[in-house]
Amino acid sequence: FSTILNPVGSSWTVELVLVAICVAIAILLRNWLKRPSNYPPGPLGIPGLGVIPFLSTFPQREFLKWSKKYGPMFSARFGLQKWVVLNDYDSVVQTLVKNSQSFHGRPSIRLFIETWTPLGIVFSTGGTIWKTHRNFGTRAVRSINQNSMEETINIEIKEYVARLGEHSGTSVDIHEILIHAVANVFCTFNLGKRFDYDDEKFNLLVKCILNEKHTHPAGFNPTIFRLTFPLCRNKLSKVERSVINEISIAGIVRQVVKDSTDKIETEDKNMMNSYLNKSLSIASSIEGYTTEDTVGFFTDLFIGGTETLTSQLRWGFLTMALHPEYQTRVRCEIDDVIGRNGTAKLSDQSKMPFTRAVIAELLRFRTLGPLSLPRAAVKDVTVQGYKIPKGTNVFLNAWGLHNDEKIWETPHLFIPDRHLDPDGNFVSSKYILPFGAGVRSCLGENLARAELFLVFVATLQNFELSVDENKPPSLDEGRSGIIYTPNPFNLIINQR
Ligand code: HEM
Repeated sequence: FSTILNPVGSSWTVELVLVAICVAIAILLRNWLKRPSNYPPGPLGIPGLGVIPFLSTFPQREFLKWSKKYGPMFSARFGLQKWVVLNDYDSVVQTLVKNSQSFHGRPSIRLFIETWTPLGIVFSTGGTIWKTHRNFGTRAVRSINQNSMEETINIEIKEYVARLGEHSGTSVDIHEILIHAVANVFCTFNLGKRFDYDDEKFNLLVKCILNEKHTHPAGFNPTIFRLTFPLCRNKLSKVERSVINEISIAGIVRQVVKDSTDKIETEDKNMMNSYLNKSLSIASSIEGYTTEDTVGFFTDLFIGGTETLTSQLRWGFLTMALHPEYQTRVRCEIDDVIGRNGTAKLSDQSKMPFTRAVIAELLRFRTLGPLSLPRAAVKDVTVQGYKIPKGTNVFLNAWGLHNDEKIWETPHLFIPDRHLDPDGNFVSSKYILPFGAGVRSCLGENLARAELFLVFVATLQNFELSVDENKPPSLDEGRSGIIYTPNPFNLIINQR
C-alpha cells in the first residue's frame, strides 16, 4: 500500500495523503450531519446511503413507525437526496394544501424522464407546461356533466356485464374484461369514440396496461435506489425503457393526435380535439412546447386513469369475495334502491350508505398509491415551524394516514361500519386521502369516484363473487410499485 502511495519512498507523502483522506471524510461527515436550522428531525441513516438500507419493499410501514419517534413530519435522506415525509392529516394540509404553490413540483426523477417518453403531466416537474396541462385538464374534467358521465359509464357497463356473464359459473381472472371497460370510458371522453372489444389497436392498449411490469419496476424503492446510484440506474433503466417503450401507448396516442390534427375541427367534439385546438394556439407562446407534450398528456391520462381504477376495483371484488357477509349487505341495498334490473345512477349514492361505506373503507384499506406521488418544494418555505429548503422532496404517506392506530381501530381489518354513524348514515372521513392533496391532487378524482361506484354496484347487482375455498387468493399479496396492485387472482362468478 505504501509503495503505491509513496513510490519515491518519502514518508511525508504518505502522511499528506492520509491527512487529505481524513479531511475529506470529515468534510463529508460534516455535510452529512449538517441540517438546515429548524429542519424537521428524522433518522440519520448511513452516510452516502441515507435510510435506504433500512427500508423494506413496503417503505410506508417504516415511515409510519419513524413518525412515532420523530413526529408526523420527519426528514430522511435517500442517498444524498433530502426528503420530508408527511404522516398525518395536519402536516399534509399545512404542507400540500396551505402551501400548495410552494409544493407544486415533482422531483426530477430521471427514471421517469428517461423512460416515460414523452413526459406528460403526471411526472412533470412543474412550471408552465404542467400548468397548461393542469388548467386545461381541470376545465375539461369539470365540463363533463354528471348525466353524460353516468351515461357513458353505463354504456360500457352493459357490455362489461355481458362479457362477464359469458364466464358465469366458472373461475376467471376478470382483469382483462375490466380494463376493456375502464379504458373504453377513457376513450369515449378523451378520443371521442369507444372501441369494439375485438379492435386490434384497442386490444394492444389493453395488453399494454395488462403488462403489469410498468407499474412495478418503476416503484419507489428501485427509483430511490437508482437516483442514488447512477450506475445501477443506467443498467436497470434499460430494462424499463424497453418495457415502457414496448407499451407503445404513447405510440398509439401519437397516431390519434396526428389523425385529429390532420382534420382538426372548430367544434369541440371531445377532449382531445378541444385540447389540440387550444394547444396549437398556445404552442407558439410557450417556449419548448411541442405536440409531444400533448401526446404525453393523453398518455398519462390513459395510464393514470385505467390501471388505477382497474386495480382499485380488483381489490374491491376480491375483498367482497372474501367477505360474503358484506357482499350480501351491499346487494340487499342495491336490490332495495335500484332493483334487480335497474340501472344505477350517481344520485342513488345518497340512498346507499352501506355501499358508500364499503367503497370508502376500500380506499382506506387497500390504498392504491401508498405514498401518493412525490412532490418537490419549488421555493424555500416554512411549515409548522420547520424550514423546508427549495428542492426538498416530499412524500405523502397515505398508507400511514390510513393505517394510523391513533385514528383507526384495528386498521388492518376491513370494517365498512366504521364509516356509518349510529343511525346508519354514511360519514365521510377527512383522514382518507387516496387522491392526494393540493394543486397536484388527482385530476380524475370525480370520474374515478363515479366509475368506482357504478362499476362496483353493477357487478354486485348482477353477479355473486366467491373464491376457490381450497386455495383462496390473499388480500395480503400485492405488488408495491407506484401503485399497489393485487397479484393476479381468479374469482368464481355466478350470474344472479
Ligand atoms: C381509483 C382511482 C385513482 C386513484 C386512487 C388515483 C390517485 C392519484 C394520486 C394519489 C395522484 C397524485 C396526487 C398528488 O400528487 O397529490 C394522482 C394524480 C393524477 N391522477 Fe389519479 N387516481 C385515480 C384515477 C385517475 C383517473 C381516472 C384519472 C384520469 C382521468 C387520473 C388522472 C391523474 C392525473 C393526470 C394525475 C396527475 C396530476 C398532476 O400531476 O397535476 N387519475 N392520482
